[in-house]
Amino acid sequence: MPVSGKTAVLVAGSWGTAIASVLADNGRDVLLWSRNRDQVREINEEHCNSRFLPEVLLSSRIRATDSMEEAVKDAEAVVVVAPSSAMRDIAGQLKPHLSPDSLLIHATKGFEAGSLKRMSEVLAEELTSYDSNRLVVLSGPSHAEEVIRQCPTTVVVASLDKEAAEQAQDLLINSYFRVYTNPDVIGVEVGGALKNIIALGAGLSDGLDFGDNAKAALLTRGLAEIARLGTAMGASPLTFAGLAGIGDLVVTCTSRHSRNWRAGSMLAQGHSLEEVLTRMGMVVEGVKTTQAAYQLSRRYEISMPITEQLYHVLFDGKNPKTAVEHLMGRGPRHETEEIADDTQNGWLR
Ligand SMILES: NC(=O)c1ccc[n+]([C@@H]2O[C@H](COP(=O)([O-])OP(=O)(O)OC[C@H]3O[C@@H](n4cnc5c(N)ncnc54)[C@H](O)[C@@H]3O)[C@@H](O)[C@H]2O)c1
Ligand SMILES: O=P(O)(O)OC[C@H](O)CO
Repeated sequence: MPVSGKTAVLVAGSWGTAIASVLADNGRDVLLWSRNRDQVREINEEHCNSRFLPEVLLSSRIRATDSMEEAVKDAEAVVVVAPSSAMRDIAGQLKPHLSPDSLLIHATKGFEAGSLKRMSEVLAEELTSYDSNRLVVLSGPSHAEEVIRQCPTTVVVASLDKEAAEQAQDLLINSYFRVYTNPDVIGVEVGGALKNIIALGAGLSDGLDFGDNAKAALLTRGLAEIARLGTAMGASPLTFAGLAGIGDLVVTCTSRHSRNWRAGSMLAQGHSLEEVLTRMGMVVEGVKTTQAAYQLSRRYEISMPITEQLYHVLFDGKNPKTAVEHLMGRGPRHETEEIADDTQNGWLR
């Protein structure tokens, strides 16, 4: 059954506001939840969200509230667009108000620090009376700054439940926002989270003027790392050839809108990590994700050399040039040796 009634979006950051705009353009009345009263007032009275998407006039179909109950009560669809660090807290606030019949979508790209859980795992743990099989993940190459201008964008919605994925597709799809479905929740979440690590590396590489060859190498070998860890965690390798894999990797490593790329290029200019994060003033998921992926690579015994070097640059003060020397000086390898298996033909077998 298509979703026809009220929709709620939590929270009113860049991506949440852009998703609310897509829903409003699709004729839905949207309640956008924010903990910030000034932001709520600005959205309701001036129809803008000046901190995250300046100079954009929002649809009058979008109304904001700082009451979780008001936002979520009787909503047929709830879209959670929180930073990964806030997901558990927000899920806890959502729990008493969420109807088991609502369609629940999350669009967050990251892991929970410490537990290393995927966002759908965190939601499933907190929302115990919600059928976690019906959870939908939204991901893919999509910068808020372009979606809000109605630039042609393609994304993917993943759910174990085909009907839930199709409901989400129907809810969000329009002439500038094309939505594909995919059953691979793990792959879509892992691809969306891990590309941010490589984007930080791409920003560093560009900031140090390492050139286009280096960036192409980072993207390609980065994708190999993403696919290796993702498949070890249970994802389908095909997902990484899609929108949540290579698609998102390309946009985040090349777009001027990418916060992760910008953070990497600021690090290359010599700013400290703390300084970079303060100056950005928006969530840079790649930093915590580098730590999580480094720990996951050890848990699953997966080789992730780019992630490992970036971890040392971010958290141990390693010089990025030395990190590149270590990457380039690794022993000779066959390009696909880590994914070689019995199905492969030829001399590698
Ligand atoms: N910006 C994009 O273009 C984009 C696109 C796709 C996916 N995403 C993903 O969406 C997620 C959110 O990113 P964003 O770009 O919207 O971030 P943002 O920095 O623009 O906004 C984050 C918002 O979350 C709020 N917040 C933080 N902690 C909170 C808490 N504990 N309770 C309530 N509110 C809290 C902040 O006040 C802020 O309004 C990230 O995982 C990001 O990777 C972003
Ligand atoms: O701006 P970034 O680097 O957080 O990336 C945002 C989106 O994930 C791009 O799809």
